Amino acid sequence: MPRTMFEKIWDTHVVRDEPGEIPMLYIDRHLTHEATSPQAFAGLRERRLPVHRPESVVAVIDHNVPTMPGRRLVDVIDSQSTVCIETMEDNARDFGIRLIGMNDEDQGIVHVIGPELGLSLPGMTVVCGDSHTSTHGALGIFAVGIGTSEVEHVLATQCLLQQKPRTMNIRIEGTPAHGVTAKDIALAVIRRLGTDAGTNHVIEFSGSAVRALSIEGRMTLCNMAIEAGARAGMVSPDDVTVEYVRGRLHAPAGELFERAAVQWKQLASDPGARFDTTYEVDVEGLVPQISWGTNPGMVADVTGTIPDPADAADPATRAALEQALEYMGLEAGRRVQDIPVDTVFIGSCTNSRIEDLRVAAGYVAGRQVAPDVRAIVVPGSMRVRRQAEEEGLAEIFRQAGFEWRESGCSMCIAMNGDRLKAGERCASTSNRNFEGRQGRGGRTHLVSPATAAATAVAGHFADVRHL
Ligand SMILES: CC(C)[C@H](C(=O)O)[C@@H](O)C(=O)O
Ligand code: SF4
Repeated sequence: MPRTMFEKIWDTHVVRDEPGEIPMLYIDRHLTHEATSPQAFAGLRERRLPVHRPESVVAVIDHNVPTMPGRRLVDVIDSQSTVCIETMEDNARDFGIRLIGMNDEDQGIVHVIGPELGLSLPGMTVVCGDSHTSTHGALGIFAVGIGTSEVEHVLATQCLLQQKPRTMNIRIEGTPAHGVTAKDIALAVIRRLGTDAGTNHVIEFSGSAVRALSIEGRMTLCNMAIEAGARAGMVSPDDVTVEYVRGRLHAPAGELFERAAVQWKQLASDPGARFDTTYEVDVEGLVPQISWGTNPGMVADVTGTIPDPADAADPATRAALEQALEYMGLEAGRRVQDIPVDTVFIGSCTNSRIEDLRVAAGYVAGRQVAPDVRAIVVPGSMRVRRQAEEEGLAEIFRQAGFEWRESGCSMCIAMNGDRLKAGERCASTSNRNFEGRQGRGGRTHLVSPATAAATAVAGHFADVRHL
């Protein structure tokens, strides 16, 4: 019987599936970071349990790190963050786990460095105590975010209790307009299907528009699957996947790689495989997308206007739209391109890979950030940072007036002191725009790196196609 990619990976990892019980899944790779692991390790200590397979676990420090160049532990913003960082260091040492620390040359956001270092490989099950673990699914991985008690369970047993998710195929067809990227596609999909469309599902993104994306673009899409409510996002492996993985630090090499590559491609969903739910999204001619509200489904065309709550289908939606407009300090009918911004943030596990920085730098080159706009670039990893420096991208950003930072989650979540002030408006390449996400009272607009760059230069939302 034809199977989906998800079913193939599930079938090779399920270790126990008895009627009336929650299935138990073997976990190949466990990534962990300082924000969600302290209680898990404390639990192991309390029960005097070792980590079952330490070599499968990699710890990284990303959420609380300062991003100022030359950062040191004394630069960490608050004592709570310092405790998180030091606790991660202690736990890694005490439990025999590899740590990629704050000043490690491979440091970066966990979802950027997993694929980048070949720690996450096609066909694996990957977990991390972090919702955007879905990002790794772009390589054909069942990658799922877990809670802290599950982190403890996986550390102790290498297994995860997981209700089998339903499968969803989102077929994306068509060719978007020039300058329109995976981020715009992701926003368009959530705008169209809603923020809970994926509930209890693992989404496979397929179709010609997905095939045309680089792995970086596919990661952006899978990253945002969580914002569509899904448990995970995936893309079937193909030649693009194989070439992305080839030569990565922890990927297999030589003959072993060639043999693995054959198997990875066989993971692709079989023709005729049945999904529980199927959607088709047409992105032919799609224009750049911008979130205007307080969830990632409240999205408008860059060429459009802010929607009018009066047009809402029901009173509840109307109230939600009104509240979002109020928080965002916007009025219905206002032209998107007339809205000025205070801050531009290029970073986060959604859009801080080398391809993102190349695209953004392409729009910035030879131009200047508008007066009164604070613009920062926070590369997703120190490897991305070094590569961007070698390619001259860092210099382009600096000359244009961007701050060029070290790697971390930074203003995506504002846990490290990089944050908006109340009332500030930000064009951000991150994935979440709920109230206060980038700092209390801050106003977040989710955009692509291209739109962020064009907006930094214009000082208001700008259409990359007319820069
Ligand atoms: C801190 C962590 C629990 C959180 C997540 O799970 O996603 C963070 O990474 C986020 O993006 O909100
Ligand atoms: S960059 Fe943002 S979304 Fe990604 S893991 Fe960090 S805080 Fe979460």
